[in-house]
Amino acid sequence: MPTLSSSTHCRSYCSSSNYGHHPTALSPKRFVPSKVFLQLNRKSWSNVVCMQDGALSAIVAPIESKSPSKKMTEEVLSVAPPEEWTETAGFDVNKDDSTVSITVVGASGDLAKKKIFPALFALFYEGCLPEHFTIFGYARSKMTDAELRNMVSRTLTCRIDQRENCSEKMDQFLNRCFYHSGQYDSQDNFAELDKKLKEHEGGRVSNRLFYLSIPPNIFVDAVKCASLSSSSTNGWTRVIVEKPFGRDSESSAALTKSLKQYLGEDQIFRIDHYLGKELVENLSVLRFSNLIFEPLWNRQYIRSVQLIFSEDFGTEGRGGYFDNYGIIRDIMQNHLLQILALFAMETPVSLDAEDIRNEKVKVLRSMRPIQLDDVVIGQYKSHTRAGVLYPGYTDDKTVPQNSLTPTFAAAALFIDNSRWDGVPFLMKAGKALHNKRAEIRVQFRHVPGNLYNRCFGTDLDQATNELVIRVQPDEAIYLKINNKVPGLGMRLDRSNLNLLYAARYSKEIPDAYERLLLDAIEGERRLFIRSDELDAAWSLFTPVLKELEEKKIIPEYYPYGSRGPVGAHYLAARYKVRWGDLGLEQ
Ligand SMILES: NC(=O)C1=CN([C@@H]2O[C@H](COP(=O)(O)OP(=O)(O)OC[C@H]3O[C@@H](n4cnc5c(N)ncnc54)[C@H](OP(=O)(O)O)[C@@H]3O)[C@@H](O)[C@H]2O)C=CC1
Ligand SMILES: O=C1O[C@H](COP(=O)(O)O)[C@@H](O)[C@H](O)[C@H]1O
Repeated sequence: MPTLSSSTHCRSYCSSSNYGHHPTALSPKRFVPSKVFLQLNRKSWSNVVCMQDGALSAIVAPIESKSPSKKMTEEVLSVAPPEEWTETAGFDVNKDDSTVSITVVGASGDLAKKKIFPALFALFYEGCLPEHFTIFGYARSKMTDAELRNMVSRTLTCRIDQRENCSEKMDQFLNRCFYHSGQYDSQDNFAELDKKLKEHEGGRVSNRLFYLSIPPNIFVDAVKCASLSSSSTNGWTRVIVEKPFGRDSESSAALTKSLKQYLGEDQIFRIDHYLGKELVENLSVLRFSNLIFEPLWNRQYIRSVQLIFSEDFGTEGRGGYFDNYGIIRDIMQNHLLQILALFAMETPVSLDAEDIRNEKVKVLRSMRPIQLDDVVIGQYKSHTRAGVLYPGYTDDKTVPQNSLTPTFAAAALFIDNSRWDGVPFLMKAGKALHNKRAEIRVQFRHVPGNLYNRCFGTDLDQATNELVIRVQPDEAIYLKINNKVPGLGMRLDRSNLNLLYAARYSKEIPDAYERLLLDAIEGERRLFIRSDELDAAWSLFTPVLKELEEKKIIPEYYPYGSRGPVGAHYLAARYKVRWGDLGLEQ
C-alpha cells in the first residue's frame, strides 16, 4: 500500500475532526469518518483517491468537475478503480506525474507585472507550486523569453521574513518562465502556444491555467482561441477571468453566455481579489468561531454596517478604463458587495465552495435594488497643497473634459430578511481621498437604560461599541469598548481591544493574488464568483447606474486629497448614523 504524504506546508488546515472541508486538507488520521476523498499529493492536482481507514481503497476519476463532496464519497466508495483510466493516465501513486502550465494572457500589461508574476514567484518561493510547472507569458508585444524574464525580474521581491536564497530562487523561477507572442483572436497563434506547452509538458498529464489579464473587450476572443486551440487533452483547463464582468446586467449576462460557449462554469474562475485578502478570509472565522459575535450579528444589536474603501491617489494611468466604469462598478458592485455578502450571509451548511456561494447568493437576492435617493456621487477636482498641484479627474488626457463619471460614491443598501430588516449597510468608495484604506465597521446599538449615559453628555454615539475590521493597510481587528479611567473618580473612556496583525504575527501576510492563484490551481472555487452571484450583484446596481447615466446626474466635486463630498454625511445622517472613519480617534 502506498504511503500517503499530502504536503500541505503551503497551507495548514484545521487540525481536528472534519472541520476543514478542503479535500487536500484532510489527513486520514485526523478525519473522523473513515471515508474521505484525498488529493494524493498536493503536486498531483487531478488525481483523487478514495480512502477507507487510512488505506487506499479506490482510485477515482479526475477531480476536474467538482470538489468531492461527502455524498460523492459515499457514492464512489463501492466503485472499483477504472482500470483504463489508471492505465492510460499512467497513474502511479508514488510518483507525481502531472504538470501545471500557467499562461498569463496579457503578460505585457500592468496587472501581470504588478501582481500576477510576483504572486507566482511568491508561490514558487514558498514551495507551493507543483514540481512540474511552466509559466508562459502571452501577448501581442514582441518579446523573447529573455526579455520577458528581464521584465518580470524587475518586479520580483522576496518575502520580508524569508530572504534566504532569494536570488537563486528568482533565477530558478525565471528559468521556468517563457513567452509566446500572438494575437488574442488567432486560433493559429494559440495552436503555436499549445505546441510549446506540449514540449514543456513532456507527455505528462497536463493541467492548464489561463489568466486573462487583458481588457474585457477581448476576453471572449481569447477564451475562444485558448479553448479551441490550447486546451489540455488529458487534464484540466481553467481560465481566470479578471473584472470587469460586464458593465450592467445585460452585458454581464452576454459575457457569461459567450464564455460558456467555450467553457463550462466549473472552468471559469471569476476573480475578485478582495476575496483573497487575509481579513476578508478571516471574516467568517471571526463570526462563526467566536461565540461572542454570532449572537449579536443581527438587527437587534447592530445599528449599521459600513464598508469603506478609499485611495489617496487618482485614476492615474487608468483613466481610459475607469471612465467607462466609474467607482460604483469598479469597487462597490464587486469588492464591497462581496464583503457585504460574506458578512451578512446565513451560516453555510459547510465550508465547501458551493455551500458558501449558495448563502452569498441568498443574501444578495434578499437585497433591495439601490434607490437613486440612497446614492451620492462625487468627482475629484484639482487641488494645490504645499505648492504641489494634484490634477483633477478630467485633467487626465484619456478622460473626456465633460465626464460625469463618479470617482466617489456613497450608498445605503438594505437586506430585506429577518436578520437584517432595517439595518443600513452603508458603502463608501473613492479615489483621490485623504488616505488609503479598506475597512468594515460594525456599529452596535446603544445600551438600553445605560447607567452611565450621563457620563457621555449629549453624544450617546460616543458610547456605542464598534467593531472594526481593517482590511488594509495595517491589518487589524479592534473593538471599541467603554472603560473607566483609573483613579478615584468616575470618568469613562473609550478604548480599543486591538488585534494588530503586525504585532501578533511575524509572518508577512500573503498577497491576495497568491491565495487566489493557488486556489485556482487546486480547483478551490470558494473565493471565486459564481455566475448566479454575479447576476444577483448586477441586479442590485444596474437600475441605479442606468438612472445616474440617463439623468446625467452631476457629481459633487471634491478636492483631491480631501475626505470626499459632504453629501455622504447627509446620507448617513438620514439613517441616523455617522461614518465611523470620521472621528478623531478611529
Ligand atoms: N491594473 C490593475 O490594477 C487592475 C486590472 N484589472 C483588470 O485586469 C485586466 C488587465 O488589466 P491591465 O494589466 O491593467 O490592462 P492593460 O491595459 O495593461 O492591458 C494588458 C495587455 O493587454 C493588451 N492590450 C491592451 N489594450 C488592448 C487592446 N485594446 N486590444 C488588444 N490588446 C490590448 C496589451 O498587451 P499587448 O499589446 O502586448 O498585446 C496589454 O499589455 C483588465 O481586465 C483590468 O480591468 C483588475 C484589477 C486591477
Ligand atoms: O480592482 C481594483 O482594485 C484596486 C484596489 O486594489 P487594492 O488591492 O490595491 O486595494 C483599485 O485601485 C482599482 O481601481 C480597481 O480596479
